[in-house]
Amino acid sequence: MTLHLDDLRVRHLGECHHDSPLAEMLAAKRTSPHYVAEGDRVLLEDTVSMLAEHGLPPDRLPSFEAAGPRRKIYFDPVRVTAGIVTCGGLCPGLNDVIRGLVQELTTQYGVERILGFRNGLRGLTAQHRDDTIELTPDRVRDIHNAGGTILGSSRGAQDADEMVDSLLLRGINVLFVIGGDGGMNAATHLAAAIRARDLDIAVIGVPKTIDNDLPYTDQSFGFQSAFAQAANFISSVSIEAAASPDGIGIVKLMGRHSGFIACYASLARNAADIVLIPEVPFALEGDDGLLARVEQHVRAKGFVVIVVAEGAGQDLLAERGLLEGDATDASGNAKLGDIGTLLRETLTAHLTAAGLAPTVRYIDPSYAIRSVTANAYDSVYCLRLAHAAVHAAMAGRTETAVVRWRRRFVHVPMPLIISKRNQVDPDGDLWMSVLEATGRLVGNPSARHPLLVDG
Ligand SMILES: Nc1ncnc2c1ncn2[C@@H]1O[C@H](COP(=O)(O)OP(=O)(O)O)[C@@H](O)[C@H]1O
Ligand SMILES: O=P(O)(O)OC[C@H]1O[C@](O)(COP(=O)(O)O)[C@@H](O)[C@@H]1O
Ligand SMILES: [Mg+2]
Repeated sequence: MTLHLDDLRVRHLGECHHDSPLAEMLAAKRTSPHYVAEGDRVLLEDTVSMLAEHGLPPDRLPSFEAAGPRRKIYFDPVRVTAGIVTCGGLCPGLNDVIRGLVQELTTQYGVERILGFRNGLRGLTAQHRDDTIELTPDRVRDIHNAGGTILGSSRGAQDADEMVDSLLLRGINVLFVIGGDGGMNAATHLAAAIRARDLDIAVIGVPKTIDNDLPYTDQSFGFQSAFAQAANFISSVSIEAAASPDGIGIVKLMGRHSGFIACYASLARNAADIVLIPEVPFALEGDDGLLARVEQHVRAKGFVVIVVAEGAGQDLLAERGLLEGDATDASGNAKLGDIGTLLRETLTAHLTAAGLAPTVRYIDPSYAIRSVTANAYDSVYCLRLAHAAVHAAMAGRTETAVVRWRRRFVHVPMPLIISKRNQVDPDGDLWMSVLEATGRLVGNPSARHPLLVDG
């Protein structure tokens, strides 16, 4: 899909008439290599060939509005009541974002009332809307020292109009939704319901996902902390596998439809022999199949380390009747079959039948990779996203997500951020790095699984 400048424009609640408390500091600011001034824009694409293809003057090229403080703002800060909600699966840095929002709203803008809705969007239903947490700088001072979210989170559907009623009843003017694709979808519906009732409430999204499956953001916050933790399990399993005769080490990592965690964690340790992700199908049987390749590896090297994303090989589970049909969770996300156990069982059987005596070490760290605290890099990232989110809200942007795009902080219209899924491109340079690292680059690129082609 080719995007045009108009597709990238964000919605405003109206004209900005109030002086920002930051106006004086901003007065002399101009665009530089390190700052994008208010009114300037950040290009969607970044190669000469992609830009040339448009044949447009620079100011007509597809570009995002720069995030950051404005000299004039829409809301009078003393009249603002802000709401914060965290939704979906946990992600390192959620508490950092909450803390950053509260600190920025209070110290820079003087907002006096901030409410945290509990347990995700469930907290915005009629039944739970009164059970909020008053968020103050004191309350959030130390929350970044713990993983998870002090507000709680949940999956499951809510009615958009009922949530709008909650915002009205609690006097919320700006709502910050920290969520993944589901949360951004819900926030988009919520913003549409607000618009349909012509209400003056801003909805700002802060995209969250350890899977890194949201588009138009370089990498989502918490992703780095999660894959760093995942990498530790790869080290453990490779030590175990290397110390066992005919050792097989398998680590299954989260990643429902996108294999970014598996790729990055594997590259971080450079110890994996085989990486399996949802985006690249593979066969078990046959000369190029996984079983044969693992056997070759074990015979040649003595052990093998396999990193598998939980969403990989779902077709193989379906063929074997090991999937629950079209099962979904409360939010409508696909319920996955257990590829790790299938690998463990089929590899054990195959290698035993081939006369080897495999020792299989299988680790499924599951929630252990996403419940950790944010590392220092992610903490900085979360804080800066929080700053951008507060500036966007105070300037009356709505139905807008704040993201980092090509290292700049920008505003992305929410409908765009839910328009597609970010996945590892089998033709992209990340997957090429994985193939290089696992020594599988040479071969027939059209093979069903390039990892399993002779290299
Ligand atoms: N398509 C959708 N429309 C409206 N709400 C949605 C949609 N998808 C998910 N939601 C809601 O958003 C919340 C978070 O979604 P979920 O998929 O669980 O997590 P995440 O935000 O991490 O992707 C849930 O309460 C869910 O019901
Ligand atoms: O928390 P649950 O419902 O067990 O879900 C686990 C899923 O959550 C994730 O960690 C992230 O999913 P979301 O970004 O949709 O929250 C996936 O990697 C994993 O499949
Ligand atoms: Mg999701």
